[in-house]
Parts: sequence; structure tokens; C-alpha cells
Amino acid sequence: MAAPKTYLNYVGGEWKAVSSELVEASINPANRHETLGYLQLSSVDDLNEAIAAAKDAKLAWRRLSAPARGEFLFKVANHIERRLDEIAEMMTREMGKTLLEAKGETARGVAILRYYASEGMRKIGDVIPSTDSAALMFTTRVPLGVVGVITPWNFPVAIPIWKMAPALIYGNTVVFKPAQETGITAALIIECFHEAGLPAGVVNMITGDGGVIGQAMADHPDIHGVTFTGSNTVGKRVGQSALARGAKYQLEMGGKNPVIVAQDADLDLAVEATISGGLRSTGQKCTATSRVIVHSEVYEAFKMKLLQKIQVIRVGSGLEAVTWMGPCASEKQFRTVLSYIAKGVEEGGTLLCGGGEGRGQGLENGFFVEPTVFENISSSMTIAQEEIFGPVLALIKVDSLEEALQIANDIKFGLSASIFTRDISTMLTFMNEIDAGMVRVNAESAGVELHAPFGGVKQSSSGSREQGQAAIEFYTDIKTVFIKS
Ligand SMILES: NC(=O)C1=CN([C@@H]2O[C@H](COP(=O)(O)OP(=O)(O)OC[C@H]3O[C@@H](n4cnc5c(N)ncnc54)[C@H](OP(=O)(O)O)[C@@H]3O)[C@@H](O)[C@H]2O)C=CC1
Ligand SMILES: O=C(O)CCC(=O)C(=O)O
Repeated sequence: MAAPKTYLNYVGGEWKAVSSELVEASINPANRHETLGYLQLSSVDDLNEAIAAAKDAKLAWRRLSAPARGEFLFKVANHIERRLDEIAEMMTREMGKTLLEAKGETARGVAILRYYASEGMRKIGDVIPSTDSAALMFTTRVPLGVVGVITPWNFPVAIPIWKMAPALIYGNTVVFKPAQETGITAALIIECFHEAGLPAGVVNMITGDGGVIGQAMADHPDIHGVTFTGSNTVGKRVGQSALARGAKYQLEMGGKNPVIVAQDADLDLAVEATISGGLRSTGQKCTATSRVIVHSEVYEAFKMKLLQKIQVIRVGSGLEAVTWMGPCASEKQFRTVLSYIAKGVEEGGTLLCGGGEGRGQGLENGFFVEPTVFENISSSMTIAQEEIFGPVLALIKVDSLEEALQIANDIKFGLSASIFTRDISTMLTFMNEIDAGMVRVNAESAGVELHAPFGGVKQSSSGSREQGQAAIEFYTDIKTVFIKS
């Protein structure tokens, strides 16, 4: 086998080594002894070079017509599609999700690129009747300039693309700082941008420590907008730094998403959706189900069905076809999840299944956690309040819809929420009263459609929306034009 290579930064259309020569190994979370490659630990000087390249490229890029920019995005999509298996396999090796999920995510990246490529042909303004009959008044949209893109490791293809594609189609240039955890997958995506022949400097990528590179990006005067997905703590810091210098920012952060199982729910459907929403990707989605609020009349029946199905989940390397759930993405994440489980027990929760490291043949060298279900959880407990980002479900028993909604809303987050019921009035009450940006009825809490607005309320988001046509709001400024002959 070839020795693991060092993945370089991409600056001004070229692959660049950092002067410090500092690198960090990227390892396989299913087998900590497998090194996949090395990522550079860039300095602020390296970042400044990338920002300068993006700044130099921005005038020519914004002067291109939007359909012409779209042609580049179509080409990038074709290159990713051609390399889909390779990219998906690296994603699975680098962060652990199953190959099936990784392929699905990479295909979603292709679809997002094609969607925004086509957005380049859609209208970007309105004609507004002026009070002056001899004038023409209308709105148009202009790019922000250079956009800083800071992304997490849980969707290493879809999230960077759903930020970069709208940034580019609306005429911005990009400096991209991927999560160090999934820097190789990010580099493969950037190779596809390179292969598509984007003009030099339009897209740039810098790897390195988030506290250094991400923070410097948020502080840099030539970054006109910062888009971030990740933890609440870091997101708030990024937002404050951008706000302090008058730059635009967009934050997508945590979730603590509830599913409510009403007494008239289709229990089999609710169980399937709870498992898929809570445990797919090892629970590492901001939209993952983590609180399962069940009506007392169906609580025992739901619990038995849930436990039966969870018992047969196969945990293992995401590369193996029989695996349903892979490892946590990193040792840090693995330790965080185990410490939340310990906290749940310490605070009086009852473990119904799981609760420990995944054991068995082939699991000894990876960051595996058993699928875990707690009961006797009250809303004030830590595991009912904080984002765990792991395969852990907390069952909470309630006696009414009112109580379910009160518990579901008793949280600082508000990203996604779902309910299982057959009753239209229960659906409507839920839709109106739940604190969530993504409201789902008889469907799991995770799952996002690329052409619909995505985002949360409360501390899950900075209030803006990503994806679909909503993305134009962040990546452009409106100009109101008044023309008189
Ligand atoms: N909403 C979501 O989708 C996600 C939520 N999370 C939550 O966050 C927890 C911790 O995960 P973690 O990976 O540490 O998330 P972070 O918020 O630390 O990382 C997200 C991104 O921000 C970068 N970053 C880190 N520190 C800074 C900083 N000071 N300024 C600017 N950018 C920075 C990271 O870089 P680097 O990789 O170099 O650290 C990464 O690119 C998880 O357990 C989960 O609860 C995590 C990922 C996604
Ligand atoms: O549910 C999804 O597919 C997207 C989730 C997401 O955006 C995230 O976890 O960051």
C-alpha cells in the first residue's frame, strides 16, 4: 500500500504546502491504527494568503453572468459524480458513517450543486411601482464579496457544498476551512472544483486548527460573510467576532430534537423513525432524535417494540455491508458520548439497553458505542438538555399532548421536531406550538430536502435559513435601484 500522503491547502488555484511543515494524522475511527493521510496545520499567514487570493478573484467572478457561473457548478457536480465511490469510501474511512450513507450524502452533494447551478438562471429581483411615473424602480442582488465557510465533520460533503454552491452562484468567492477531522474528504471535493477549471482564487481551502484558522477567518476584515455549522459554543464566538466588525454571519448549531409519540400513533412507524432519526450516522446529526416523548397509554408497547429492533442493530466498520451503525467520528466524540451516558446514570436515569463501548470481534480498535436507550428521564437532567451527538435515546413518559409540548419546548434548542399521530387537530396544534424550525409529522426528525429552507429557532441557529432559495438572503445584499431618464 502507498504511504499516506499529506493533503495540501488550495490557494489561488494551486496546491500549497505550509511553511511550518506541521501536519496532523487523519485516522480511521473504526480502526485507530489506520492512518489515512496527513493534514497541514496552517498558520494565520497561510490563511491571509488564501483570503488575498479570494479577494483578487472576486471582481472577475462577480462580473461573469450567473448562468456562466452555473456552468462551472454543473462541471463540479459531474466530477464529483464520476468520483462518487472514491469520495464516499474516504468519508466512511475518515468519519465512520456507513458506506451507504456516505454514498447517499455524496450524491446529495451532486444534486445540491446542480440545483444551485440552475438557480443562476432564476430571477434575483422585483420591479416595484414608483410614485414617480417617469421612473423605474427595482431590486437587484449583489454578492457580499469573500465568504468564509467553516464546516463540521458530520456531513463532510453535503454541508460544505450547501454553503459553497450558493455562495458561488450568487457571485462570491470562497475561503473554506473544513473540520480537521474530515479534511481529506474535503480535499477530494476541492480537487473536483479544481478539475472543473474554476478561475484561480474563486475557491480556496485551508486546513488547520479551528481555534486558529476559524477564529482568524471570523476576525479578518476582508471576509465579508461567515457561514458556520458546528457547536453552539464555537458558533456564538464566530457570530460575535463577525458582528463586532460588521460582517454578515450565519450560524447553524446544535439540536436536542424531540419526537412525540401520541396515543393514536402508528407505533411501528414511530419506532422505525425513532431508530433511523436517532441512531443513523451514530446519532451525529444536528437533526438527530434524542428525546422520545411517549404518551403513557402506549409507552410500554412502544418501548418493547423499540428495544426489540435496537437489539438487532449491527455495529461495526461502515465499510462492511452488514453494518448498520458505525463508530463515533473521533476519540473525542467517543469520550464525550460515554461521559454523557455516565452522567445519565449518575442523575438517576435507567439504562434499558447499551450504555457501554461496542465490544466484539473487529470493534476493539475503534470508537464504537452501543446503541443506548434510557428511561426515567426528567426534562431537567443533563442528557435531556444537552446535545450528546451520539447513539443515545432518552424516553420520557407523558399523560397528554400539552405535557409533551411543554417538555419538548423546555430546551434552549429548536432545530427539528416530529410527532406521530393520526389526528389532524393534534398535528395542527403541534405544528403551531412546537419551538422548531423543521416540523415533521409522521416522519423522523432528521432528513433535509435540498430545495427547502433549513434552520432552527432559539439557540439552534442565528435565525437565517440555509438551502433552497432561502440561501440567497445570506449570500447577497439587496440593492434598491431607482432610475429616471
Ligand atoms: N450542528 C451540527 O451539525 C454540529 C454540531 N456539533 C456539536 O459540537 C460538538 C463538538 O464538535 P466539534 O467538532 O468540536 O465542533 P466545533 O464547533 O468545534 O467545530 C466545527 C467547526 O468549527 C471549527 N472551529 C473550532 N474552533 C473554532 C473557533 N474558535 N473559531 C472558528 N472555528 C472553529 C472546527 O475546526 P476544527 O475541526 O479544526 O476544530 C470545525 O471546522 C459535538 O459534540 C456536537 O454536539 C458538531 C458538529 C456538527
Ligand atoms: O438531517 C440532515 O440530513 C442534515 C443534518 C445537518 O445538517 C447536520 O447534522 O448538521
